[in-house]
Amino acid sequence: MIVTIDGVAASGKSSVSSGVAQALGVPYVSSGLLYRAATLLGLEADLDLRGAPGLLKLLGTHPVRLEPLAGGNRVWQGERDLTDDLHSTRVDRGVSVVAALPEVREWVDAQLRALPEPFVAEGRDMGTNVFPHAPHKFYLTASARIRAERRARERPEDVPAIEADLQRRDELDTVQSAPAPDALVIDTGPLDLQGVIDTILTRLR
Ligand SMILES: Nc1ncnc2c1ncn2[C@@H]1O[C@H](COP(=O)(O)OP(=O)(O)O)[C@@H](O)[C@H]1O
Ligand SMILES: Nc1ccn([C@@H]2O[C@H](COP(=O)(O)OP(=O)(O)O)[C@@H](O)[C@H]2O)c(=O)n1
Repeated sequence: MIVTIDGVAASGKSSVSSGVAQALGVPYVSSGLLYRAATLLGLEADLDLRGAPGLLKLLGTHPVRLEPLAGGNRVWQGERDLTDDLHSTRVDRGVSVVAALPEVREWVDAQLRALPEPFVAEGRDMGTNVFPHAPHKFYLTASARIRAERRARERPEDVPAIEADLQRRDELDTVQSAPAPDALVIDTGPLDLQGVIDTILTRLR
């Protein structure tokens, strides 16, 4: 059984997915971390992030592995744990360019589809493209200001700068971010984290 939780940047996908997954006793899968890992490695290798061949060669010679756990996902490249380096402002700013490359999307999708069920999968296109047959789909939204205020607790920049970056990323991610027609859309603005998790669990039960 697969539950998909998609949504715009900083709408609560990973926190909510983690809470839902823990309540269900299954792992959750954060697809965005794979896009972030490809971006980080491209930046570190000084590659042009718009160039798929260079990135794919790098990912082929230095394979990246997602470790899905209920409490939090980790991403490995060999023995190196990349996880703590994936949420920098530098990666935030480059990731949508990398995620627009069809070859990189195929690389991510193949890894996700190889994972053993059951799990909760979160990202942008889990319910539309990657797992269209999932029986339970959710889509999280909130205003850019609310999302920026939440993310400001995790980043050094101020709220207006974060809000501008989120809006820019929303725009670049538009193509892959449409909600599945059969997803329940949840405006998380008026809800706290537990409120969103409970809304989803109620629907699942
Ligand atoms: N409903 C909510 N109310 C308050 N804070 C929230 C809510 N959902 C998420 N958050 C907080 O917002 C931040 C971004 O959430 P996160 O799960 O990282 O979002 P995403 O995975 O969509 O980027 C985190 O600090 C998280 O704790
Ligand atoms: N399924 C997905 C997941 C992420 N992404 C891309 O990866 C980026 C980072 O995703 P994320 O979920 O880690 O980002 P946040 O929403 O947590 O800020 C997004 O801005 C998209 O460009 C995507 O295209 N498709």
